[in-house]
Amino acid sequence: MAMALRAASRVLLRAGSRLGRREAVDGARRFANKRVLVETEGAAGATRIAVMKFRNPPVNSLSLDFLTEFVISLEKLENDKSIRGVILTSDSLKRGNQTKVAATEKTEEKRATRDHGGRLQERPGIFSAGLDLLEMYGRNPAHYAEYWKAVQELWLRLYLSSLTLMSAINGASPAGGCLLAITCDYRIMADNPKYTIGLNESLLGIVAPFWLKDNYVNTIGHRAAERALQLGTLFPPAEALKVGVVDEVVPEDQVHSKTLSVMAKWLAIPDHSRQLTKTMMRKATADNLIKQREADIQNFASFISRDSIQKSLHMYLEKLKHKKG
Ligand SMILES: CCCCCCCCCCCC/C=C/CC(=O)SCCNC(=O)CCNC(=O)[C@H](O)C(C)(C)COP(=O)(O)OP(=O)(O)OC[C@H]1O[C@@H](n2cnc3c(N)ncnc32)[C@H](O)[C@@H]1OP(=O)(O)O
Repeated sequence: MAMALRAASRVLLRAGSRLGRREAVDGARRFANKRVLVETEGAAGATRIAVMKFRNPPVNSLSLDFLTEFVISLEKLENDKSIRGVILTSDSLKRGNQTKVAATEKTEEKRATRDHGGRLQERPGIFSAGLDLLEMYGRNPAHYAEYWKAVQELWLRLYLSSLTLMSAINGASPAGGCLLAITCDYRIMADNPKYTIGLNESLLGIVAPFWLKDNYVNTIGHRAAERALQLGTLFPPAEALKVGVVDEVVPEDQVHSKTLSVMAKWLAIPDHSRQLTKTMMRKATADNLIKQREADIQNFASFISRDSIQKSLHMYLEKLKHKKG
């Protein structure tokens, strides 16, 4: 397993440097590639935590490039012995063909956008819109296989990470967005009813993979997962808290500070005992995928290539495109 992960990571690292994606390195305190910004907090020499900010406009979808850059960044953090905790969150996004409100405007208007008539529109934030639908639609089986391998890799890396992982969910988090969150050890969500979280695959005419289903069952229990998966339920914050998809809901402007304070409590636990406990709880679920990774890739590639599935994805994409009109 460790060897397989190391080999896959070497491939990703080579791909990353070939593409020259690293844009800026500022000592050990901040590094970035195009789609993931990593900032570290804490004094040099002391335990530090890192904040991984997604910035893949328009909706932080998990494109192949994003997945590659994400795994490279996570690997760098895993290899940095001073880092013990990582927070996953979304950087602010500019969306669609709307223009960003000028920075000089009132603070409460900064996160809004203007429509074509120049009216201010409050747009919900986005943690991540999940897997990139354009990676799963209209491509060839070899592409689907490559994409799915990268999705598996991301999930395995996060689910088995020895770091303490927390998600600060500052926006909508459907499907693959929820995947990112539920691999974490703790989830804090902004109290904004416009934000929803859950595995909505069934609404798209597709099916969550068994390992994501297992992760969901481990998080919210079998009966709740069975119902939520069939209905494709996207929970607003209060319901997400009730069912256990998230651990805490806090006012939007407190998500970051609250996550930092919860992280401090987790980091007070000795690493070796916490890590062994985490492995004990998660290994069987991860092993289930590891022992059949190749078969899972083939299943995905043939499932997603089906005419009926491509048709469902086409209809869903059209629905997204026309919902504004
Ligand atoms: C029986 C045998 C079984 C064998 C099983 C084998 C295994 C099979 C496994 C298959 C599993 C596949 C798993 C998939 C998991 C996923 O993650 S699927 C993706 C699910 N995501 C969504 O449903 C989210 C869709 N998006 C939204 O709901 C909204 O966009 C939003 C709430 C995130 C944001 O809304 P808003 O701010 O209003 O922006 P929009 O105008 O909607 O979007 C802007 C722009 O982005 C495009 N877009 C949105 N989401 C995605 C996405 N996920 N991927 C790619 N692109 C996306 C959207 O179309 C708009 O594009 P245009 O500006 O119109 O061009």
